Amino acid sequence: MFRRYGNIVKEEALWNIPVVSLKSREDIEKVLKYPSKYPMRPPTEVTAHYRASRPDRYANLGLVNEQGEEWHRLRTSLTPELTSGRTMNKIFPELTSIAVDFNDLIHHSRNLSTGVVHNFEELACRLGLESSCALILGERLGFLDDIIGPTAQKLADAVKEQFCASRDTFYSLPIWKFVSTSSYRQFVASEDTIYDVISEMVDKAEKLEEDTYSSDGTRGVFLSILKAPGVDVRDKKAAIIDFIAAGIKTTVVLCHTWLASLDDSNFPNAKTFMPERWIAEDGTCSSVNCHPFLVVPFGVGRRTCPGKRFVELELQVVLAQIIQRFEVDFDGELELDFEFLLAPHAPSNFIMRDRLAV
Ligand code: HEM
Repeated sequence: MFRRYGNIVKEEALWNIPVVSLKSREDIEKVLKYPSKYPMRPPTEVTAHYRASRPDRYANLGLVNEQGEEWHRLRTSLTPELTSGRTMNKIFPELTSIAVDFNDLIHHSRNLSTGVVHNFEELACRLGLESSCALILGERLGFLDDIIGPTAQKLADAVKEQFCASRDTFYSLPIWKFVSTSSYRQFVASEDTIYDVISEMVDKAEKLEEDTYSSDGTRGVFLSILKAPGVDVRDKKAAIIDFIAAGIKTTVVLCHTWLASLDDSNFPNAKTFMPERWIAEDGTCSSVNCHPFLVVPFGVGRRTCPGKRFVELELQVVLAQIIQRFEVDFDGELELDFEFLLAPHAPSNFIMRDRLAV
């Protein structure tokens, strides 16, 4: 498309909605730097459609899908504790123990003679759920146990199904807005399952005395959501659902940062695997050669991912422990697919050999 039409391409999508695609670094930077009080990120249509039909459960579309002043109100009332340094300090010991359990799970899941762990993303997804629930609910739900408990299994299946149903409805004609298709029914069933689990937890917590929870400090994010002043209980439940599901799973302007990052004019030898490009001469992490508006896995600006700080901490803790314990290799070629999100072509098989003590 860019080869044929140049660096800025305008298409008309369904219902004549204009979609502008950008590929040049300068254009992407201009869009991402544009100041906006209420940045707009188009909602996931299926979530917006279903939630609007259930005012008994949802007072609005929720933090991820709302726009304008309503988004701003939810963002300022429900995310400060989640993004604070104090929360990162409190969650650190729990994260360390989650990383130990994740490594044990890798150890048990691999083929004893070859060290191959088939379908590594399934384990990674369980890690994401365990850590997000520990952060948001202040509870370990057991996603990393050899035998997963019924509530955790229900939640894990529902989050996976919700992601697939959101992707399938996104890529199909939106007839599900008029007739209930199988993807739409699958979406509704998974959203309802997640809602029921979270709703029960919130209702139970609201009946308990405050200090029952506040002593150990790990429930800080959960309590801050429960106690958020002037926020409807429906908003609190929806925020918890979004935090848990968002951690695992957009006139529209698409910034093709992936394509721009594969362009030699932005990164020398862009298609070559060169982790050292991110390391400065003094051995520290370097941002000198990194264009800050091309490498944006968590977005930028006011609407940036509120889980960023937590995920960056989690990656350090978990990766450090994996590298201490295993020699990591990959079985085959790592291929990426654009499946709603950029994801490894599943199943990806990692080879995890015990690191020999020196
Ligand atoms: C590897 C992990 C993650 C990645 C790569 C990621 C990436 C992103 C991106 C790109 C956005 C859109 C930002 C924008 O529009 O500028 C976003 C939004 C969001 N993320 Fe994450 N995220 C991750 C994990 C998490 C976790 C663990 C949580 C919850 C604890 C979370 C909660 C959210 C929420 C609630 C939003 C919507 C924010 C808003 O619209 O105000 N994410 N994320």
